[in-house]
Amino acid sequence: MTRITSVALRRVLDSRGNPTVEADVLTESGGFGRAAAPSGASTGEYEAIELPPTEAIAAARRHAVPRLVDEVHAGNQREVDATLRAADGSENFSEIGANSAVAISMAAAKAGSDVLGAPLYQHLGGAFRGDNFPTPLGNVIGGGEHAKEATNIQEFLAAPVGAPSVSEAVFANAKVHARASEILDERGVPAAKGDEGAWAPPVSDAEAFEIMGEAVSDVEDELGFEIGFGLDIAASEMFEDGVYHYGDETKTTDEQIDYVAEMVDEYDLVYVEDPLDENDYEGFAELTERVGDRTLICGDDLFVTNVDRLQDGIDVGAANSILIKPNQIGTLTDAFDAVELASRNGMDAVISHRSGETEDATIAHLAVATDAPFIKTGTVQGERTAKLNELIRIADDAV
Ligand SMILES: O=C(O)[C@@H](CO)OP(=O)(O)O
Ligand SMILES: [Mg+2]
Repeated sequence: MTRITSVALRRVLDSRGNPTVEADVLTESGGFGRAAAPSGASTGEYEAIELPPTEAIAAARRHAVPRLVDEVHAGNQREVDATLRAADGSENFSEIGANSAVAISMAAAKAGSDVLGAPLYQHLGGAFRGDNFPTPLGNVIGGGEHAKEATNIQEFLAAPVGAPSVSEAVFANAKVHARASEILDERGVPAAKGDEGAWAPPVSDAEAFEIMGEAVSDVEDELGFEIGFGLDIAASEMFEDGVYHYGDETKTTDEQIDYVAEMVDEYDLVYVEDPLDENDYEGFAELTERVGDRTLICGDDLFVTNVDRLQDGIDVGAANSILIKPNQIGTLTDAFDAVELASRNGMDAVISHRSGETEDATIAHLAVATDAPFIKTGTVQGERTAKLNELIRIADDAV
């Protein structure tokens, strides 16, 4: 029933206006799945390779499509993804591109779920998936690689941990985003938006902490449930010549660890992603030892959704959570393997979008399927609301 009968690939636009790969998968009983690859700006050094879309499409048509069509079942995700790996033949999808691979992998999952008549989160999560819903981490203020002339820290993320439902959490983040805009106005600070729709004001990180703290506590008072906040420091992007660069100032590794630990305590941060460089397992371990009992220390560029890098981290106690981005590794199977390894070792897996996105909402299903505590997928803008609105629909459907 789910035997693949065709795989079509094309270039479509992403949210930055760049081309990306979209895949359509059809099965013999008429099942259909469509998915598109996202794309990062602050990419980790160890991510799978994203090829220029035209090249990725040509290579996938040559090597992967003939092995999939009439041979593989879309309902068998491991078979689909093993075929993509075999067709590519490299460690990091440098032959067909992780962009082609992830688009086909996700489109096949959707085609499989279409035939089986189960929603995607149910198809991927199975009958024994948990019944929790992820708290959306909403990007409210940011800079780094996502906006020029803004904060050094890449993302200040609202985290409505006390929200009674997904839908209330989603709307709470939108309110924090709106409140932050009012506070910026009151302070006379003009603010454009960065790639993910967060405000990108020309303020210091210290001022951004203040604004975020105020916005979060105002909305918390209004709505009556707990809203915390967190960060994606994306520290690899700041790390050069052995120190962290904050504009003209620098911090040594020890100073960076002290700074992050202080901020965790001062602002009760619930989540800190990539506080140190992607090669600094030791620094991650030291920070996790210091504050890991009260916040999530999450590895994004550190782990790149890769089980080998995650195992290295587990061995030394670096981080207590991992960010999962399917396109960092190339297939849904690889992403699920990383989630499983994390959870066997008592770590949380947080599902994430990329700064370059499309209307594809697969990650909303992935977060529910894997029982993730958080999903990071922005706050406003169509390519972000596509995931948030899908989450609301899933919550409606699942009750
Ligand atoms: O660093 C990150 O976590 C992501 C998403 O917010 O950014 P990018 O996709 O640019 O790597
Ligand atoms: Mg990150």
